[in-house]
Amino acid sequence: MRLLNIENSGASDRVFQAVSESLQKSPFSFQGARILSGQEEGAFGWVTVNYLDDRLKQGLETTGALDLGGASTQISFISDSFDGSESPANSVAFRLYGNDYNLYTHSFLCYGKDQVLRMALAHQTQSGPESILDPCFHNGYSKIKNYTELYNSPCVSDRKPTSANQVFTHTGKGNFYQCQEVVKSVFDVSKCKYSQCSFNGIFQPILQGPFGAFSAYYFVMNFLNLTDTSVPLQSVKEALARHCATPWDTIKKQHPEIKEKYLSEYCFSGTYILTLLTEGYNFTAESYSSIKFIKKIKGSDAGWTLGYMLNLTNMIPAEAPDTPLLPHAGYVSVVTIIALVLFALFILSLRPLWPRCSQKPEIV
Ligand SMILES: O=c1[nH]cnc2c1ncn2[C@@H]1O[C@H](COP(=O)(O)OP(=O)(O)O)[C@@H](O)[C@H]1O
Repeated sequence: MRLLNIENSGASDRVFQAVSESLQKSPFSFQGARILSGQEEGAFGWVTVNYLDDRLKQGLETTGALDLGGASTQISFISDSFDGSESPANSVAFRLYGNDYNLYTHSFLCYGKDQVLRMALAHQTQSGPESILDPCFHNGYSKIKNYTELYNSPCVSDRKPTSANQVFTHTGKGNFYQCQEVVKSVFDVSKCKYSQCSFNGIFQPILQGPFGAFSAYYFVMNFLNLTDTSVPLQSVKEALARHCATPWDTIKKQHPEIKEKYLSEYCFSGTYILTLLTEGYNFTAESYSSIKFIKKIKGSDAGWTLGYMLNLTNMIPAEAPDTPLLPHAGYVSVVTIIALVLFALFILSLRPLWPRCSQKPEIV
């Protein structure tokens, strides 16, 4: 919706009108609909992960949140080296259960996996060719694609080649290492006006884990059987290289139940995920193992929605609830003892009324 609003705000308004009309008719107490900012999306994803892990209530060390969508991607974590002063736009302050948090968060619009695929294809079609041999797609994959459709997004629209071609043939060649080079072209690591950056000149403090990676991070790594981060990063890359090198026909035969669009893109998406983590966010072979690819936590989906709801309904208090001096059983025991003592005192207070023991008359 953030992209649609940039590209065509009239269309975005019409979506909201339709959503509002429909929800007003529902039995819910509809409070309105709006586009979530990237900063909110990142921060609420972090709240969800840490709330479900029970880390906030107990004041434990928090987990960073990595969210990958189709259009944008978010990174949010607490770092001891971050107080918000170097880049206030990346700082969100929370007081939850009596603890203060200064969260670092950034949302990269256009860096969701669908938009990055457009950028990678734009990189390969700059001269407006009739066909491209793409290392990020399997050998044997071939589809005719439309230039207008590919460049119909604010993430690439300014790069549309001024060629006469309407279409190009997108052919796969299945080479992970060459794909990594194509994907690297979407990250600009040449400029940074801060003490340190991730990419595109965006400030990022020293990474501090652990991290939970969800949404498309999970869909893709789960399909590739690569969610186990105790496996060395080098072996993960080798496994992905084998997947990319598998011919398209074989892949289709191995997974007849999976949508062809998803199936054809896992080589690209896996390569993007590893490149984003290492070249973009600066995870190393060591810190890679601090990432956990997750879908659900205690049965609830990881994502921004639960965190947003918890915030909206004030379900996470700013202050810690008063902790009782005694556990519940302790209170029950004390009240029982006091009741018994009061009862005994009451009985004793009635002593003057007790009937005296009658002495038997002496028989003379
Ligand atoms: O089973 C799957 N395999 C691969 N990709 C998937 C699967 N299910 C959803 N996706 C993709 O994951 C991405 C993230 O979806 P989400 O709905 O979180 O995107 P958003 O954050 O852009 O709204 C989208 O590109 C969507 O197409």
